[in-house]
Amino acid sequence: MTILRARGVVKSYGRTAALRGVTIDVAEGEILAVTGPSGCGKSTLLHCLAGILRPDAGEVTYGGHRLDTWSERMRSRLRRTEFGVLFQFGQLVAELTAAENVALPLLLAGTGRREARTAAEGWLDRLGVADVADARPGEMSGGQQQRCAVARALVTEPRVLFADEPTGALDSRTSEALLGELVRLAREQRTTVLLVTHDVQVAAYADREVSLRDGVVDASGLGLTAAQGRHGR
Ligand SMILES: Nc1ncnc2c1ncn2[C@@H]1O[C@H](COP(=O)(O)OP(=O)(O)OP(=O)(O)O)[C@@H](O)[C@H]1O
Repeated sequence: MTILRARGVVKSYGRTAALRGVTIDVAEGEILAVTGPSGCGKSTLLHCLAGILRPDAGEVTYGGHRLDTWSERMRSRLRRTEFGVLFQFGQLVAELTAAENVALPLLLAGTGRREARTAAEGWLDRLGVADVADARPGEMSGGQQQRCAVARALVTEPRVLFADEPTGALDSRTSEALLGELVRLAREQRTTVLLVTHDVQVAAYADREVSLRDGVVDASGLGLTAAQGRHGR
């Protein structure tokens, strides 16, 4: 079943055309890599699909609903309740501890303090970083910070996780370990994952790969091999 769909999505920033008519379907539960060279529009597509940006033309549907016509208030509510987001730099709140950071999305969604704290500790444990629960981001390694960011993105058990170069700031060994965990947890929960990356090693963790070039889907077949690697279903 298709959970997310972009149809002829166009988006420009002033005179820069970032997306020039992108059509893709994302199936429920799939891990889809969006790849392509720097500046081809990957992040812009992710932002349009996540309801962060509104396309200039075309349609974005989530579960059959036209997301692009919703108000910012409704889209932001959807992001809080159904979506998880993960960026290259975890964007943890510097003043909060790891456990407080992970609990934050639950508190915003109205979960009680104690329950949120317990869930946060559980997720830190699943990501192998329970020992830094009371540390602040400045006291953690880059890998630990990104594991906390993954815990924070998954704590609400989102239906879709949007990950933009999630391991871009990590060395290759740390990155492999983290991606392995991320994919395992996503599969366990049947979370759909949209993984934006320019790195073929990262794309190899996906079930399928869609390549962009100059704001359109690259139909040349280039880059279609990486996702057929050993990490697929
Ligand atoms: N906020 C912005 N204002 C102006 N131009 C932008 C903005 N964001 C992106 N662009 C431009 O839109 C185009 C697509 O950018 P986008 O970030 O979507 O590409 P990308 O494939 O994710 O790149 P990268 O891999 O380098 O992150 C680029 O030409 C970029 O310079």
